[in-house]
Amino acid sequence: YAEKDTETDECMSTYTHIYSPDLLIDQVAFITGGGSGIGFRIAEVLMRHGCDTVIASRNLEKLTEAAKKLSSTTGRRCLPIAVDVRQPETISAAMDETLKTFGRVDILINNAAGNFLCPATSLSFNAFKTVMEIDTMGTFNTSKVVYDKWFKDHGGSIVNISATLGYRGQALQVHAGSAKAANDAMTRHLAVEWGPSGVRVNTVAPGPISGTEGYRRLGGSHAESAGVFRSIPLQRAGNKTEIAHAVLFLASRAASYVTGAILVADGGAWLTSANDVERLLGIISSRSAKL
Ligand SMILES: CC/C=C\C/C=C\C/C=C\C/C=C\C/C=C\C/C=C\C=C\C(=O)SCCNC(=O)CCNC(=O)[C@H](O)C(C)(C)COP(=O)(O)OP(=O)(O)OC[C@H]1O[C@@H](n2cnc3c(N)ncnc32)[C@H](O)[C@@H]1OP(=O)(O)O
Ligand SMILES: NC(=O)C1=CN([C@@H]2O[C@H](COP(=O)(O)OP(=O)(O)OC[C@H]3O[C@@H](n4cnc5c(N)ncnc54)[C@H](OP(=O)(O)O)[C@@H]3O)[C@@H](O)[C@H]2O)C=CC1
Repeated sequence: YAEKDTETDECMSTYTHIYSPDLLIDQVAFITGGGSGIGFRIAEVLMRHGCDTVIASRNLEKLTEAAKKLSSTTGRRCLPIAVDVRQPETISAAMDETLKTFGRVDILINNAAGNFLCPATSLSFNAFKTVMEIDTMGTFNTSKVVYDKWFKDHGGSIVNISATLGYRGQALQVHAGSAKAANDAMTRHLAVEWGPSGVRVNTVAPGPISGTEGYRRLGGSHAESAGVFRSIPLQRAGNKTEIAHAVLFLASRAASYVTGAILVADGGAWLTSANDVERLLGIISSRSAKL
């Protein structure tokens, strides 16, 4: 799949199905941050397997453009809705609109996040709080609204998007690493608490994934040209489709007995690459005193 992906928010020109094209037929997925990057590709892959989607984030113009591309390529419905995951009332309104339009929701993908490189000493209290609010509170807010309004009585599948970048600890990433670690814990807690309602809660933890704003912000292309990714066992960054396929597995009935799991999809990166990350961060720091 590496060669078929795109570096921008476009659908793939050709696609070979991983599972039966009707794996998710007539199901509905609510995807936060679904208008760009990994979230866009998750929406595309779920739709190519028969699902209708809601893509939800702050920028309605971007979402509307993305929804048009997704629908025209896949032939499934895609509803763009403006939400800020930090504001539960916007999620609540979006869920009401989802249920009014589609009459159900089966899958929730908590993909929205915010990140940047910043040393802890320069990080303001508000900057740390902002990332915690988007990544961790945003994941809890959305999960709780979707559970209360639908999953509690009908069951469902939640997939959170984490990151293995923080699993060994990294400089310049205390805010995002802390937020994602809390989300990994949230996955296990909610899997236990909501399992009896027929709700599965799992996580996909990507390594560096090219072709996204997150990758650009964290110096992905500098890392590539500096050869940093050669220390990853699979010796490259991943692509968006590879993450979308891990999400598809966990979201679907293919994973019907899987809950509370964290599926690492990082080419083995976190097992081996700590020294090279330090080298990369040195490269980035020397390029700019202000990160
Ligand atoms: C597993 C891999 C292991 C090894 C691999 C080997 C090598 C890896 C090497 C390199 C990495 C390469 C690739 C990446 C790999 C992994 C990535 C891991 C995680 C990725 C996560 C993401 O990508 S998240 C998605 C990224 N996209 C976005 O962030 C878009 C959304 N972002 C935003 O909206 C903003 O940026 C925001 C998060 C700041 C929120 O905006 P807003 O609500 O408007 O907030 P503001 O008012 O603007 O700011 C709030 C406070 O934050 C301060 N701030 C803002 N920006 C910065 C900054 N750049 N630096 C420091 N501080 C900042 C701001 O000043 C405000 O604070 P005040 O105190 O001033 O009020
Ligand atoms: N790319 C990578 O290398 C890696 C990415 N990840 C994770 O993958 C996920 C997607 O990141 P990626 O595709 O790279 O980056 P993007 O910047 O493309 O995706 C982030 C999305 O989150 C949305 N978003 C941000 N803040 C909010 C908010 N307050 N409310 C609602 N939506 C919001 C943005 O849309 P809008 O601006 O319209 O609100 C955007 O669509 C994130 O969880 C990230 O942490 C993990 C590891 C590696």
